[in-house]
Amino acid sequence: MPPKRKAAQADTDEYESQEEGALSDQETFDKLKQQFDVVAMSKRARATHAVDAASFLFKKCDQWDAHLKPDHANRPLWVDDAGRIILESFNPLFLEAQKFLITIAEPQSRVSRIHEYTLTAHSLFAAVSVGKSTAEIIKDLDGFSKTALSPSVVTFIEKSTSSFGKAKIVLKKTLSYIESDDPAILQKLLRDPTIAECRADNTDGLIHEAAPKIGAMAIPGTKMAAGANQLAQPAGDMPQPSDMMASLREEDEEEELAQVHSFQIKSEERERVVKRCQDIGLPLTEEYDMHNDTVNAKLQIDLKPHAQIRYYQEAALHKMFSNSRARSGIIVLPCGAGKTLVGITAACSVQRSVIVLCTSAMSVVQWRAEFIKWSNIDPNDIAVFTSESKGRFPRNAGIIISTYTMITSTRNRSYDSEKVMEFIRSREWGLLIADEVHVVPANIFKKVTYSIASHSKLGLTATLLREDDKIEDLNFLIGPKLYEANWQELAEQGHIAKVQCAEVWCQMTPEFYQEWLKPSSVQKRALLSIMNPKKFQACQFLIDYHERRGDKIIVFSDNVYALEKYARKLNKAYIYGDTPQAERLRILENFQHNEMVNTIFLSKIGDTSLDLPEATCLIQISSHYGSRRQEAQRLGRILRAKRRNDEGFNAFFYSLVSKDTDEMYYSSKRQAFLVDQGYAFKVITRLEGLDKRSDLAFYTPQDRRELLMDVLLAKDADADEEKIAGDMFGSRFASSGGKARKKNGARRMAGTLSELSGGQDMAYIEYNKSRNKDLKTKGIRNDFIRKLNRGVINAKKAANKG
Ligand SMILES: Nc1ncnc2c1ncn2[C@@H]1O[C@H](COP(=O)(O)OP(=O)(O)OP(=O)(O)O)[C@@H](O)[C@H]1O
Repeated sequence: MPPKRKAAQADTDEYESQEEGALSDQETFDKLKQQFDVVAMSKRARATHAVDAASFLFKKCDQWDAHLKPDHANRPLWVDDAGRIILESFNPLFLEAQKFLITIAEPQSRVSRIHEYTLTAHSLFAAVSVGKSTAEIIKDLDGFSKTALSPSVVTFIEKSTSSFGKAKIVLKKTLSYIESDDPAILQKLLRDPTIAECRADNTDGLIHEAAPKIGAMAIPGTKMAAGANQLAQPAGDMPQPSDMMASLREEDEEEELAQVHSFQIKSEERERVVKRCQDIGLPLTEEYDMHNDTVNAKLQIDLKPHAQIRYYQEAALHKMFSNSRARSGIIVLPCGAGKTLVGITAACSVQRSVIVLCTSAMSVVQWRAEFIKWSNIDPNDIAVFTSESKGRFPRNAGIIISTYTMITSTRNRSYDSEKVMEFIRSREWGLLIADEVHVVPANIFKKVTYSIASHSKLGLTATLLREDDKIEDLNFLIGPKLYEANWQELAEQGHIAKVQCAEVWCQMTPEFYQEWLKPSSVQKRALLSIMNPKKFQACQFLIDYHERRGDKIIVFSDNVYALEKYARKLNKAYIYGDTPQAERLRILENFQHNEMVNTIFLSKIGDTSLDLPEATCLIQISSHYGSRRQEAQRLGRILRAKRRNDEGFNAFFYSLVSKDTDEMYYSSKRQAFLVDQGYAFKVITRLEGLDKRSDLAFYTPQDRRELLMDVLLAKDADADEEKIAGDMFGSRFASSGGKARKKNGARRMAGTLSELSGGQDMAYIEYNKSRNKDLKTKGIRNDFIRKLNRGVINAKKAANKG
C-alpha cells in the first residue's frame, strides 16, 4: 500500500478504535464544551449566587499556585482551567502572544493593561482551519503561559481539534455534498439519524472520485503578490533532475490513488447538517479550491496597481486564503477600517463570479463604486439588483450586488426580479460576500444560502454582537470567525479615528423628577427622562461647543417624539423612518457639503438604513435598552473621520443620561462592548459654564413647566421605540409594544401649551418651523454645493441604472 493510503488507513483505525468508546467520548466532549462555555457559566453563577454576578470570575485557580513556572514573570499569559486566558499587554512578548491568541481564542475584552480571551470549540475550529495543528496550539499556549496548562485545557484542545478537517462540505454543479478522503467518516456521519435524514438520495453507497490537485496562490495587493514569481522556491533548494523525476512519479502514483468519497445532501438542509456535524464533534470545513475549478468561468478582475492593502487587511485575508483555497468565515474589522477593500481583494483572489449582499440599496451603490475604484473590473461586468435596478451581467462571469431583502423577500416579486432571481439561482458563485453580517437574522441568512449556491462565503462585520444570542448561528451559516482586529491598535496607527467617549450625567429638574417618582407608566417615565430640560440644555450646549470647533455633529434619538421636539426647538434638520427619501437625501447632502448645516438629528433609521456622511461628534440623547451592537455601530460613524491623522485630533461620542433614572443602567450595559475594546468612558457630571447660559432652552421655570405639561399630555405610545417599515435588521430589539408610526400620523400639536395656558411662547413659535422645510424651500445657497449635489444625485442615478 502506498504511504498515503497507509496513513489514511491508520487514521481510520485510530478513528474506529475511538469509536468503540464513542458514547463516552461524545459525552466527554459535550461536558467539556459545557465547561468551556463562559457565558453559560456566568448565567449559572448568577442563578445560584444571586448576590453578585462577578465574584465567580475571581475564584482561586489551584493550578496557578501549584505550577507557576520559575520564569513566569517573563511570560505574558494566565490560562485558567476553564480556558479563560488573561494576557498582560505590558509584557515584552505581548505582540507575539496577541497574534497567537487571535488565531486560537475569542477576544472578550481588551482594556488597556489586560486583555481577556476564551478558548471555545469555535475558536479552535478556526485555528485548525487556518493551519494550526493540535500540537502547535498546545505547545505555544504552554510556552506563553505562566503556569503549566491544566489537563482539562489540554484535553479540550485535543478533542476540539482532532476531528477537525476530516470531512468537508463542497458544492458541485450547484448541489451540496459531504466529502472526505476517509469513507469511514462518511459512514459514521450517515449513521447519525439527523444527517441520514438530510441525505439527498436513498442509496447506501458513496460516490468515489479522484481527489482534486492543490495549487498555490498569492493574495493580490500584497507584497507576496507583487513578487509572487520571486517567491518560488530558491534555486539551491530545487530538487535535482533525477530526484525530480522520482518525486514526479511518486506524485503521479499518489494522484492516481488519492480518492475522495462523498454523498449528496439536500441543499435546503445544508445548515442543519453543518450544525449537526459540529454538535457531534466532526465539524465540516468549507473550502473552495478555485484554481482547479474547471466548471465555472474565470472572472477578469484584479486589484489596480495603486491598491495596497494594509497589514491587518492582509492578515485577515491570509486567514481566508492560506493553502491556496478559499475558506469560508467571518472577518471582523471596526467601521472605517476598510472591510469593502477586504471583500474586493477576496473577489480578486477567487476570480470567479461574486455575489455581494448588503443591508441597503445605498450600500449597493457604494460597493459598486468601490469595485470600480479599487479593481480593474469592466463596469459592465457588475450588475446591481435592487428595487430600482434589475441588472444581470452579460458574460459568463461577473458580479451581482444586491440586498438581503431583494434575495429573500418572495412577496410581490416583479417579473424582472423573478428573472434575476432565476439567473442567481441557476448558477454557481465562487464567492458570496455578506456585508454587515451581524445584523442579518439567521432565518434570512438561511434563505440566502438556500437561494445562492456559493463555493465560499465571506461575512464582514464590525461587531459580532447581538443581544439575542443568535450570533452562534453565523458559525453554521457562514463559517468561523477568521480574524478580528484590535480597535485601539488601529486607532493608534491612524487607520481609524481616536475617539473620546463620555457619559454626561444630567440632573433631573425637581419638577420632572417629582413626576418621574410618581407611580406612572414605564413609557411616561421614559419620556420624562428623555425630555429632562437639563438634558436638553446639555445637548444644546454640546452642539454649540462642537459647531464652534468645526465639528459635524449627529444627534441620535431612538425616540421620535424627542427627536422632533429637540430638532425643532434647536432649529436643526432631522430624519426618521417616515422622512421621504428625497428629503433624507437633501438633508444628508447638505450635512456633507453645506457649511451652514453642521448638525442633524437621526432616529435609529441612521443605524442601518442610511449612508451617513462622515461626522466627528456624536451625541446620543435617547437609546432604548442596552444594545451593545447599536452603540458600537454608532461609534463607528465617527471612526471614519478624515481628519484622524491631524495632530491631536479626536472624535467625540457623548451619551446623555438623566441621572438617577433607568437610563443610567441601560447606558452602562450599552457601553460594555466598547469598554471591552479599550474605550474609557469618562463621566461628566457638570458641563462648565452651562448654568450661566441664559440663552439655552428652558432656562426659565415657566418654560420648564410648560415642557413638563407637554410631556404629561403626550401619549404613552410616544415613548415607544420607532419601528421602521421594511427594516428587517434594525427592528429586532424594538420594544414589543411599539407601534409603527403612521405617516405624518403622530404629529403633536404645535403650540398646544400656549393655547392651553393662554400665554405666548415666543421662543417656541420662533423655532417651531422645521429646519427640514427650511432646507427644502430655500434650497442650497451655494452654487458650488448645488452643482456638487446635482453631480452626486446624477452619479447615483447613473449607478442605479448601470
Ligand atoms: N488599504 C487601503 N488603502 C487606502 N485606503 C483604504 C484602504 N482600505 C480602506 N481604505 C479607505 O478607508 C475608508 C473606509 O473604508 P470602508 O468604507 O471600506 O470601511 P468599512 O470598514 O467598510 O466601514 P463601514 O463599516 O463604516 O462601512 C474608505 O475611504 C476606503 O477607501
